[in-house]
Amino acid sequence: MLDAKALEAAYQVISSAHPDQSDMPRSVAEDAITAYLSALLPADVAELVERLQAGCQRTGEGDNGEELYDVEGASDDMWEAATTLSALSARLERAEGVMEPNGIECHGLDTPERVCFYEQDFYVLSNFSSFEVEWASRGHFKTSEHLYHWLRFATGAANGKLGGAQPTEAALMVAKAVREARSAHDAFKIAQENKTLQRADWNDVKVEKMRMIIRAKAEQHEYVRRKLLATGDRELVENSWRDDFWGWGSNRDGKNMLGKLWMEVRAELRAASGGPANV
Ligand SMILES: Nc1nc(O)c(N)c(N[C@@H]2O[C@H](COP(=O)(O)O)[C@@H](O)[C@H]2O)n1
Repeated sequence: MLDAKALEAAYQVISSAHPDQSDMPRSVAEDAITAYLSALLPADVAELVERLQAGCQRTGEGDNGEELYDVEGASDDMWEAATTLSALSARLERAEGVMEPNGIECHGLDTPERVCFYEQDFYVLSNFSSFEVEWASRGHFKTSEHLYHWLRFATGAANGKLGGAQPTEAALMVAKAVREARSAHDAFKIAQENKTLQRADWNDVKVEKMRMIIRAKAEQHEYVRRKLLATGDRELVENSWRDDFWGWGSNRDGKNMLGKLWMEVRAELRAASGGPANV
């Protein structure tokens, strides 16, 4: 059986080779990939690697960073397996981020010469996506990211004074700058630069605040609700290689708190519409 990383790599290779299949549900694609690779490979991946190490000498690296083997004497199935495996591992490295010799970090399909951009299908689940959120009597915020960071400075006990329920003047000024920030990225940056002024209990309350924010975002936007429900029972992951609290981080073993909260909200929406509520 393929592990999650190999499966992810296989998924990327095959979906880029077959863009016409991009609407295929992930679980169906994964089953197809597993079946495809089991048919192609003579053994499971671990055994294959062993055979490659024993039977083929690695002779260097191709133009695109793929591993090259001296496969003289290797059987056809081994040759095919080696090619597939090296394509998969090259793709996997790129998904995780490759530091090129010239210092350019490349992710996914990016190369030092090309940057690929376009919103991914479920971009609505990112706090940086452009969906306004209304917050009770406090009015509209440009994105959920603006609101999240605004709450950090505009409410509760601030500046290390746990007893004081009111934010300081300085914290309120940061909150104003966050709110007026012209992009989610700017709001995020202002918050990072002023962390010392955030409410003292922020780490204790931030997950609950985020839960309420994304719930409001889903309630207020039919498109967000539709996309969220369209994920079915699939696991939701904030694919951030730099944040292992809200996302799954660089080793893909982080807390993925944002993904977990979205799965909770999805279950709530399903339960409200009378469907099964599995998280
Ligand atoms: N899309 C996106 N781009 C980034 O650069 C990000 N850091 C994130 N992550 C979001 O950042 C917020 C985390 O803030 P704190 O670490 O709590 O200060 C949170 O909204 C993440 O989802 N996303």
